[in-house]
Amino acid sequence: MPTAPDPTAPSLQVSGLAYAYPDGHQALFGVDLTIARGERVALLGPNGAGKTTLVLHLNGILGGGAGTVEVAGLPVGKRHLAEIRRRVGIVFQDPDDQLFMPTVREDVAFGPATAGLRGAELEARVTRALERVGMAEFADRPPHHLSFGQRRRVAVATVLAMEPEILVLDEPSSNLDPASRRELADILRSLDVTVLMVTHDLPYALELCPRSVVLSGGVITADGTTRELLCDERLMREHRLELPYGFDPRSVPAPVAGG
Ligand SMILES: Nc1ncnc2c1ncn2[C@@H]1O[C@H](COP(=O)(O)OP(=O)(O)OP(=O)(O)O)[C@@H](O)[C@H]1O
Repeated sequence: MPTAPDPTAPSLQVSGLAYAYPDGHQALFGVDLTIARGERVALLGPNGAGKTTLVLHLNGILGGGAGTVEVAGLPVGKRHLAEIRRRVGIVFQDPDDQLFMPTVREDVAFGPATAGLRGAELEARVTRALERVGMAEFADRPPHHLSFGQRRRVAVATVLAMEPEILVLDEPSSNLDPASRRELADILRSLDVTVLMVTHDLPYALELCPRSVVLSGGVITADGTTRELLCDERLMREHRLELPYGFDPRSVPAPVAGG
């Protein structure tokens, strides 16, 4: 039986998370991070900062270090792994890592069907997820016949079909042309779900996420409004964060939660 999420608990609560890989390399040194329900947060930081290591702890792919991770009140660990994987929807950078069925519809149905959904309920779930990403008309197409941007949207739909507590996106804007990039931003803004987005695309973080967190050397070194952080020249320099030439973060309207 799935455990009901605790509506009073934050979507994500990471406390004192430390982790060393089996070869002894310490990647995280006591990370604390709380994300409230409905927030959109960007996770920023230079290469090798520990962002992927942190994300892989959110649904229990990695574990065994110190500290705790809770998703809507449920501790991430072996005991609740199936429920945790339903609650934490990770959209990987390469959509081909998550699309493997003959049609888009079957790919989106795979997760909920594995969780036991059947018949009209399953169909409705798939249709709703595809509509939310504007891909309903592609339901019967093979995923490998779609463009990269379309495949990324389907990958988002496969995760939304699980009705996750938190949507985690790894570099969602990578390899998208400007129109697809904007369309995906519109889709993400329209979703009524907590979002954690790992990105090196700082303008995209500013456009989408009211809040950003900087992870550097396995610790969180800054946590504030995205605009505030991107305007902090010293912080940016110290953590190898660079805005595109000529980009002024003050020129973009600050994003607001839920819009
Ligand atoms: N399987 C592994 N075994 C040992 N060390 C690893 C392993 N995977 C990652 N690391 C190391 O852990 C540190 C954090 O890596 P991680 O991939 O989490 O960084 P990241 O912030 O996601 O980087 P990027 O922006 O380049 O994707 C790095 O020093 C990396 O070399």
